[in-house]
Amino acid sequence: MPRSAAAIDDSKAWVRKMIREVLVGREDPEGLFAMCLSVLGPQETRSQFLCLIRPLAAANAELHFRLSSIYQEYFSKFQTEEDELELALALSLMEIKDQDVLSTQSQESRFLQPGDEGLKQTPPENAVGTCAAEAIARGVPVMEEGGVHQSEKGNRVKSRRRRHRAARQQAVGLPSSLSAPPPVLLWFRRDLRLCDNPALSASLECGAPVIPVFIWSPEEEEGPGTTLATGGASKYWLHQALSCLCASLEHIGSHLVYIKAHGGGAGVGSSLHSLQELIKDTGARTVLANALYEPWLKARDDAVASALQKDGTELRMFHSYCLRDPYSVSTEGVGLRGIGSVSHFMSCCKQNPASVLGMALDPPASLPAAAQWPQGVSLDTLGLAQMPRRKDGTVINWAADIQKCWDFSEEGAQARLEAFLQDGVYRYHKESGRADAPNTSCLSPYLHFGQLSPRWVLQAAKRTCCQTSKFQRKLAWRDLAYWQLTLFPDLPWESVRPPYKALCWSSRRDHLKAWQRGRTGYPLVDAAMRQLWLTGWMSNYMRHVVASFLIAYLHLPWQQGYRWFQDTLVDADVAIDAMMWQNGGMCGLDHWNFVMHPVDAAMTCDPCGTYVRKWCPELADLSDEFIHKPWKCPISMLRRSGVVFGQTYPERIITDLEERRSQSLQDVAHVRKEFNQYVDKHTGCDLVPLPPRLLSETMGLSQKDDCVVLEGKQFLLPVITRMEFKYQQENPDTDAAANPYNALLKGYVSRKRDETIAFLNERDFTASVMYEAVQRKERLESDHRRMEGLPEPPALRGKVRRTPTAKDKFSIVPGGGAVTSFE
Ligand SMILES: Cc1cc2nc3c(=O)[nH]c(=O)nc-3n(C[C@H](O)[C@H](O)[C@H](O)COP(=O)(O)OP(=O)(O)OC[C@H]3O[C@@H](n4cnc5c(N)ncnc54)[C@H](O)[C@@H]3O)c2cc1C
Repeated sequence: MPRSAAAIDDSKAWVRKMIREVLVGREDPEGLFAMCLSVLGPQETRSQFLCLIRPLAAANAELHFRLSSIYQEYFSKFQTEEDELELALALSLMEIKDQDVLSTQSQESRFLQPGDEGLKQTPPENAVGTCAAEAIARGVPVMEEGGVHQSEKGNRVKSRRRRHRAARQQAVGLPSSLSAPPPVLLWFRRDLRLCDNPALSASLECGAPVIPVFIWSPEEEEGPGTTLATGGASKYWLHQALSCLCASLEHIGSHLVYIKAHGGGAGVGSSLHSLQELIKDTGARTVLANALYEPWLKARDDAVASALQKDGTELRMFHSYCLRDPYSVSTEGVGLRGIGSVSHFMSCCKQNPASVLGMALDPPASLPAAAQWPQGVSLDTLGLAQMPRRKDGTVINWAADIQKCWDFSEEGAQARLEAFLQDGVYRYHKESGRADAPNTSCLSPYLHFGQLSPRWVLQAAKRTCCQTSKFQRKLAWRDLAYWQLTLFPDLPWESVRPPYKALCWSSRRDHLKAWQRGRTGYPLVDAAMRQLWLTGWMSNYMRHVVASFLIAYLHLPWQQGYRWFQDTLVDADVAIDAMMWQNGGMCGLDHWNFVMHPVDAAMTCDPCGTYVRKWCPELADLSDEFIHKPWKCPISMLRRSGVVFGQTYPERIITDLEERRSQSLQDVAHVRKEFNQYVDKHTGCDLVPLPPRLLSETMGLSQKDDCVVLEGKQFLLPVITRMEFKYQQENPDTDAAANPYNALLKGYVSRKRDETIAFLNERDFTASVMYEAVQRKERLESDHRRMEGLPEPPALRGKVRRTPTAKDKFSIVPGGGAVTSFE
């Protein structure tokens, strides 16, 4: 019975849907053709199939070719002479249409067509301008107006004719000399985005189908020491980000293949093995990826590149994870003085510029899909977001709040950036330390997983009309961390300054647990640790507060803090986390010249207690005066606020803050004395063994750079050292409070100033408010300078000084004197 026009339309719509399934790899071309036959019937298929697949000629020529071949092969079996004529007619009609498509396409695109060796490809509309810019940057001949060289256009038409001739030959049983180009593998790692992705853009220029893959190999991520590279929260983020990336790829006609690495020997999954299998399955000859800079991942990638090269496959790496490739940073012309500070790093980058940053790349509008997709596993099989189960079988969804707080997609990242640049950035310069207001960008997890490129963020920040230099400097901090990791590959587990390995750390597990769970009895610390646990994030200022508390007051080793952060932060980043914890733990290249007080720090970041009330709701009814120090609150008031220590809110786990700070200082003085070969006799600065990567540079510089110290055969590098430590070593019995270089940051209100304000309040309200405002501004500026590593303004006479005058012997900076040689 003849079918109605509506039924035929429905069937055609269904076939189009199936074509999309083939494009994303969920159906294969043979399956599609078989389904067409059964849905449309042989006659309808014969007359309609070529029309239905015609749009593919432009979008995915290889798949189009494949489907045409299947069609020809099938109907050639039933050919009469008349049929053959009809087929020839259908093919030549198709050729004419294809040439039309080609001529339009040549106006739009200068990409290779799959199947046309050496020619340009499918038209990702947005990528056109970008690729032209890239071509200019790389010295590729620029295309004529209209996008295609005439000779190329001619070649393309010829090539297309060749292909159709081959198809006809195939249809009448003659051998075909034409083979489709092998696909390229696009190896996604921490670059889970479509925007400004150099490897992705380069894959489009290969003129072949692209197979995006993600290989999960946790052992390789981990490296040689205890890095905890992918803790629970970041694995959860990764799971969500991969799912979002896969959806974005499907939107542009592609798909993400998940592979769980295996076959590396001794039960260790290896990316190389997985790639080799993928290459065998797909016939790919090129693998493209964006570089990672952890030394062990770079070594892995180098090994993969040479092994693949032996098999005739090229691994091409692109730079985009940092603004500056850390392996290209040189200290030449700057020297080593001040190494570890962001200012020194920026001087090195300025003095030795690398390749031009270039403009950010637009996302592609489409990605040529493979005709056949390799076998992957489901995202769940990677086991990134597995939740533990209780004995009764119910799931413990510890990530429920993380899920509520974040949008894990690339669009979410872009939206967050936009929102920050329209609002928070205006307060960032002065008020980024506030914990109670969204004044920072919250972009760290997106930058970590490469859902935003730093170049994209930097260029967006530069376009805003307000002052963004402080924010831009943060991106330099990020690069600095990666540079330090390349210099000291054991940064995540080994103290950089040798004497500090011998510090006498506490082993109180109950203290560690209380800190981790946000149950120390110090509301500011507890609020931050609970925010971390629930949302996977806390602000930079709060990270300093909790790190100071762990190290200077609980005397717990910095590695414990690093590991907890790695497990709980959604932005856990081996390089940044290790650099910051080493600095906080007093043993990094640039140890902090400040210690945060667990109560007074609140005056800057949470003056009204809003932050503490949010994360410690059991304290919400306390007045502003006591919210940060409930132990000072009168019992009657505590009762009214429903606070019972040890029941509703924990007792303080330590109470002798001053004593503990003094003890910490004395410990440092002790190890510096014991290992005095690592203390420069002239400057009093700590000495650090020169990392091998800097040694060769220094050998070249040694004639001019008086910074390096030679001890026996070991080269030692003087590094920035807290003046408080230098003084303490010469005066070992001094209390922390009596040390003239006391590094404690008290927030903006000290006890003395409380009294002054109270006194002035009685006399003159206006004066007190003005006084308070001026003092607050001074304090904030000074705090900022310290945290940013900027020099302090000259100190006033008669006050406690942390920055000495030129006459002060502790003012001698690393490398300030002559070369010292220890025999
Ligand atoms: C003890 C400690 C541990 C830390 N661990 C991490 C970590 O594992 N991962 C991480 O991304 N950051 C870490 N930081 C740095 C910083 O706290 C976070 O990058 C920042 O809080 C993220 O919030 P944001 O995106 O709003 O930052 P913004 O202030 O808006 O800064 C923008 C971006 O600059 C980078 N950045 C900011 N501060 C630093 C810094 N000090 N060092 C290097 N890069 C920086 C981040 O990529 C950040 O997203 C740590 C800081 C401390 C004190």
